[in-house]
Amino acid sequence: MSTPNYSLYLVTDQSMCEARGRSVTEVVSLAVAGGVTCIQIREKDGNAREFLHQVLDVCAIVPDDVTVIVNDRIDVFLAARTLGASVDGVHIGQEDFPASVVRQLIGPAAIMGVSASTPEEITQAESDGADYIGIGVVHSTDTKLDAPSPLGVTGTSKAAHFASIPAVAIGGIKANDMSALRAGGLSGAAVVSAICLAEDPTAAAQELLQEWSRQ
Ligand SMILES: Cc1ncc(COP(=O)(O)OP(=O)(O)O)c(N)n1
Ligand SMILES: Cc1nc(C(=O)O)sc1CCOP(=O)(O)O
Ligand SMILES: [Mg+2]
Repeated sequence: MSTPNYSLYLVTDQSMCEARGRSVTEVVSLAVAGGVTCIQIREKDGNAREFLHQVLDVCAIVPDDVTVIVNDRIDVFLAARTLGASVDGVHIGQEDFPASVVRQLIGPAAIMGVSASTPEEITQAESDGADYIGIGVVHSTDTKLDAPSPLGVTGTSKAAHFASIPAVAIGGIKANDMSALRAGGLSGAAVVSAICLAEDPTAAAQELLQEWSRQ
């Protein structure tokens, strides 16, 4: 596993991909061509076996220098690893299994991302062994029904400064937020609809990355 780069972090959504007539794997492939550096497979509806196959399919087409993370499902991560997939870690939130338990289940080398937006959550995530935190939402979003209140770019950057591990922003992020998030101390920006719903996921990823790199 190469050192993770969270700069442009795609979180997948099968129904959005299908709304554009594509599979998750097709969108991942197009987004990787546009420069996505990290991919989280997030599937709230399918069964465990479908989710496992989605993870295996994505791992099979993603280059080694792109990090692959499984949302929520520790069992799916462990099953994919057992089958030899090059899956790198998991992302869990405040209502998922406790991070300290997840760290023991996945071992010391796997990546563990934890959603944490308050100083208390960030301190706890770090002491539980998180490798990075996800902070959100930056802007309101229709993608996550139970999303918390928006922090804005300024609030997100403030929260990121509490962290001594990399912080990834999420929620309603578009290309015009990227440069301010980077300047605000974020290590990356995670997007769902900006790529999964894009007419051209490669061009969308390229634009997001270009804005991230803008001085
Ligand atoms: C990078 C990143 N940050 C935050 C989240 C949200 O995780 P969680 O709070 O567990 O919510 P669900 O995604 O499980 O609905 C994330 N997935 N990725
Ligand atoms: C999966 C997820 N988690 C969030 C959080 O704040 O924890 S917001 C979110 C969805 C982000 O989707 P979009 O880029 O389409 O707004
Ligand atoms: Mg979760």
